[in-house]
Amino acid sequence: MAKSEAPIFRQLFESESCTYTYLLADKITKEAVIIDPVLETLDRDVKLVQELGLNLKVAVNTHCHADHITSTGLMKKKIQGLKSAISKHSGASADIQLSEGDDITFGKHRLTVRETPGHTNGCVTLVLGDGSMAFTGDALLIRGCGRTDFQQGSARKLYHSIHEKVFKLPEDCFLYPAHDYKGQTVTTVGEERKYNPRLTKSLDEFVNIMDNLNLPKPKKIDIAVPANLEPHHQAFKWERVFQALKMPQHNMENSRSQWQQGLRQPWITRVAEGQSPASSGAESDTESSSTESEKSCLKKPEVRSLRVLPSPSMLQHCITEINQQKEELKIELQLEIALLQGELQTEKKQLHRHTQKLLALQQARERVKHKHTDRHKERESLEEERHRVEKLKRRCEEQEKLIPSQPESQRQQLTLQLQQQKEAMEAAVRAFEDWEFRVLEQESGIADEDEDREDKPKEGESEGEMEKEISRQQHVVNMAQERVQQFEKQLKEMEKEKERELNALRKEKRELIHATQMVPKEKKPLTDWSNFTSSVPCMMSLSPLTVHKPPQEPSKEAASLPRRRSSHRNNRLSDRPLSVQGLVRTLPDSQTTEAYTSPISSHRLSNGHRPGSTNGDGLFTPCNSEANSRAVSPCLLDLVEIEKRLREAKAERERLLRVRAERQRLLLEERSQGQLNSSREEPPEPEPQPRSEPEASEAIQVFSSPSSEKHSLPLFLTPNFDLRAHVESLGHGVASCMDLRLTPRRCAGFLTKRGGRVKTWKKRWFLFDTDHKRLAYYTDCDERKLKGVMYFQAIEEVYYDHLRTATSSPRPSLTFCVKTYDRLFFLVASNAVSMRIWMDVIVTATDEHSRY
Ligand SMILES: N[C@@H](CCC(=O)N[C@@H](CSS)C(=O)NCC(=O)O)C(=O)O
Repeated sequence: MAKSEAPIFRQLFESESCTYTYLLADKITKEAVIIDPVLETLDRDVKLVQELGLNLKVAVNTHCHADHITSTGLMKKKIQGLKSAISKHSGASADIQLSEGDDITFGKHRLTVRETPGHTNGCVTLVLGDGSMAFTGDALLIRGCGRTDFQQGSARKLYHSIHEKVFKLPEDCFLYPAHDYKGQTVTTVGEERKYNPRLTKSLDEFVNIMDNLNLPKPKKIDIAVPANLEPHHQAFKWERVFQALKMPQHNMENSRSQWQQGLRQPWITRVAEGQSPASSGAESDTESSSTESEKSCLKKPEVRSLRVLPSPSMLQHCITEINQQKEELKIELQLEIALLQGELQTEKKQLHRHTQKLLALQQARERVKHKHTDRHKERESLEEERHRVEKLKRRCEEQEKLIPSQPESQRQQLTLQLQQQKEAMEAAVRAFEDWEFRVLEQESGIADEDEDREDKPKEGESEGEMEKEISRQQHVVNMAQERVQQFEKQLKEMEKEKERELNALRKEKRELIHATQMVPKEKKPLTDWSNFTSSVPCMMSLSPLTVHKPPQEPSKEAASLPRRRSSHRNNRLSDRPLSVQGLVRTLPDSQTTEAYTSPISSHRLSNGHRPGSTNGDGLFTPCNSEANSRAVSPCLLDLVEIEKRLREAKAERERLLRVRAERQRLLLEERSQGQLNSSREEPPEPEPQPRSEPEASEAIQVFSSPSSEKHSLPLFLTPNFDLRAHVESLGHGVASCMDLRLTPRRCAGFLTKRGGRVKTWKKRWFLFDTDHKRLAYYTDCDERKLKGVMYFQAIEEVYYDHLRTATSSPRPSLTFCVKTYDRLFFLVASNAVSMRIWMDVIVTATDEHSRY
């Protein structure tokens, strides 16, 4: 490319992590792209963009970094219209998810994506359109390469990536890495092909080198990876991250919508279209509400929740997943611990400040006291001196009066003496006046000094007021002390929780290893695994809920969760447009419906407790259903594919549920319209016919079945439903319950909720809203900051936590559970009356009431 045609190019360096950030821009249009920007140098980079007058379009990360936090999330808040981009294989959220062959265009230039996994799964190399330069991220470093010992690293993959995707570029193509630890800045393909000490070796030698690097883990890995997975999450606790990293805070003010849009922009062109865009969603919830798909690093491998006959390879698969999950859990909890430590530090600093202020006030009080006594003493001495001077004056006067009456011979002598006495007296007077002046000056000077003191008693402030101020400050100090203690306690609990959860995973792993060892010993054919499954009933049936529970919990959960729902669901299999339909539609033609619907429906719809469910060809059976147990070679089942289909089915189910609710609403409206009409003695309207959209057909079939509808229609959908009247009719003393605001359409009040990922308890303002058909929760009663929602369609049941499954609940006796189809919420009311009301309110959103 001719010089004039080359883009603007800057190589920037962040010295703590030795990271290179690159800025490229079109000289004419000023459209620009930034590669791998770092949090620590955010201000510098934004300033440069501004100074160069660039229109920064895309901030791209070559992968999810482990050694530093990307600044893309915060940069988006500072530069309007900026979109973030990262490989779709990275697991991280971004506006644009990149795939092989995608082009990021800026002006007449473009960067083409080459997937170069190996350091991580989601590593890409970005090649400038004319092949003159490439940005290799951590795949290829100068005379080195990225390590492969974490984040799904694979030496083999890396070797192939570099040989096939980087070394095939032109010899003179400049290569710009994401790091250099020796002060080098650039290399070329030719140089690296010749001199790279690792990549000039054979594959096996390379793998051996990589396996023996023994590098220490990056220092910030525990904070960086979770932060980089969700770099623009509005609720990401940046302040706490800054505290943890001891960095100044950046301005966090901005709307939440930017990162959620996730729309493909015109300057990104995709080679293979049809990919889903980046993460999007109407409402996000860091506490992972049922509306948010769990894409965090704590995502539970769904395959583990399948009730399948375990084969050794599947057990091995589970063990691998447990290992991975353990790592991820550790990272997440360590991050939370680091953040808590940051908060604790801040609180301690606050406490220190408040204590200092209290001390200053107390010292001021002492000073005032001392000053009063000193001044008093000095005044006394001054008065004594005044008396002495006056005495001298009087003596002189008396002497002067006496002289004329003295004999002539003595008068001269006496006059001389008087003269001397007068001089002494005058000197004493002057000295006294000076002293008095000094004292007065000093007093006024003290007053001036006091004026400047923050802690001085205010004008006219009495000692009593000062005492009050001190006791107020003492109270502030006590409160701060309490907060510090609370944080310390929370931190301890978090440490314990981490231990507990890791122990649970360890135990699970031990059991799986034990189970794996049992197989060859017993020499049982796979078809006989029914005995094994019944002896270890929970091993392959770990629901996402059980995974993160302390060891004793799975059994509790098993006792409480499927309870009513399992049988209930059986009855309702036909009345919900559930995943089966969605799944079948997406199956390849070659796979039979039966083979797929059985296992997945038994997992999804009946939580594995579906007695007597047919297993089709016996691919999967519930582990407690001995009679139905059949094994099949796991090679028939591509678990990853099943996971993918489950996710698709889940999305489909959500969509259909929404369609169903909308239909039900329309139906009801039409019904009430019909009733109105019939009351006017008009002929009854015919039952509304389903619309013709194909995607809604299942939903229509379901809810138009008169019998199922009659029994399963949630109460809030009944015509003229009055929530308050309903609750009152159940005998609750609504009027005397001051914790709730209950109207005919809404119920609102504070509840304490357990977090989804990190199990901390937080007070939230809950709003049960029949108009919007959702139970939403906000940070506060001003309902401005939405934290999450449970759509009514998703709510399955509400029950008291009588088994005390919510460990560490602040009030176990006031804890109840709301079960949505994919999550269990633990909520704590402030008193028993409001808890009962809340439960009765929420249950109106479900079809549960029909069973009571
Ligand atoms: N000391 C640094 C981390 C250094 C490190 O591990 N670098 C990575 C790239 S960043 S994850 C790497 O792949 N190095 C390869 C090598 O051969 O050095 C820190 O603590 O952050």
